[in-house]
Amino acid sequence: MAEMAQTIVIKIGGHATNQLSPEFFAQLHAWHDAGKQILIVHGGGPQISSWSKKLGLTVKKINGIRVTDSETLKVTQAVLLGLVQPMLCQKVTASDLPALGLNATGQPIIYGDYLNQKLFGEVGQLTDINQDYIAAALKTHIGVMAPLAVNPTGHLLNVNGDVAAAGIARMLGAEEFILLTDVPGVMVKDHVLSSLSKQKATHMFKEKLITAGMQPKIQAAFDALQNGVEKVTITNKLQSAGTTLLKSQLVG
Ligand SMILES: Nc1ncnc2c1ncn2[C@@H]1O[C@H](COP(=O)(O)OP(=O)(O)O)[C@@H](O)[C@H]1O
Ligand SMILES: CC(=O)N[C@@H](CCC(=O)OP(=O)(O)O)C(=O)O
Repeated sequence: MAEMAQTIVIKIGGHATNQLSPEFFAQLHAWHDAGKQILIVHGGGPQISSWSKKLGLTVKKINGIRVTDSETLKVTQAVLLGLVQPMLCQKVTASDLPALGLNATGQPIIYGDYLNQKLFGEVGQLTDINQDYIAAALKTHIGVMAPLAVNPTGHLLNVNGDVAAAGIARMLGAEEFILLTDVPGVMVKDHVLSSLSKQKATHMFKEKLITAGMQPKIQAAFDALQNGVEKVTITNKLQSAGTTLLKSQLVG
């Protein structure tokens, strides 16, 4: 793993991309001014679902992962690279920061392989990233990346944004990984958990207290922690503590 010091990876979910506050951009500026490298990995799940429905396609997810047939893959590509990514790049640029859209259509950036083609169709799991390309981009820009991977035969695969971002955070040796979503953290009823141990998460999974899109998020968080990332935050605002998951709290 080529360590890139001082890198912050922020995954922004599809709902959150539409709700970015002035405080969000102020925090990006503060990190940028402090010399941190910033990579945004964006989702767009609600937008993909909405466009799929408009086009008469069936929307199906299993454990928070979209079942992606070849038509849904086209919609995913069009929505992520045609709508969500340009909109985010424009917002970052409008806040006076240098944004660079990173996607799998030119130089491969994320490499993947089928997760389980029979079950999920055109869905990938991350196998590698183009370290040199990303490192060069982050030296000068805030990277804005879509979770689309390329497989060894050059075929595009849809990767869950949380899973992709966690793998990228791990491979970049990021110091911090933030999952910006539409809820203030991991919740039990109306209460936000300030921290979450592996044991507690296992219990919550068993009791079905973690469902839908929160499942890949928590799995992604632990994947990152188990592989070198020190701190993961799940929140809906960068200025709120949300739920913090620490490497030191992996056990217990
Ligand atoms: N225990 C939980 N705490 C918070 N959210 C949960 C929990 N279990 C399931 N969820 C659901 O997970 C959703 C967040 O995942 P998702 O919709 O995929 O967001 P994103 O687009 O940001 O990835 C929440 O809106 C909520 O409906
Ligand atoms: C395979 C898979 O599930 N891919 C996701 C990619 C986008 C995403 O993760 O968007 P959110 O972060 O908004 O959920 C999807 O198609 O919805």
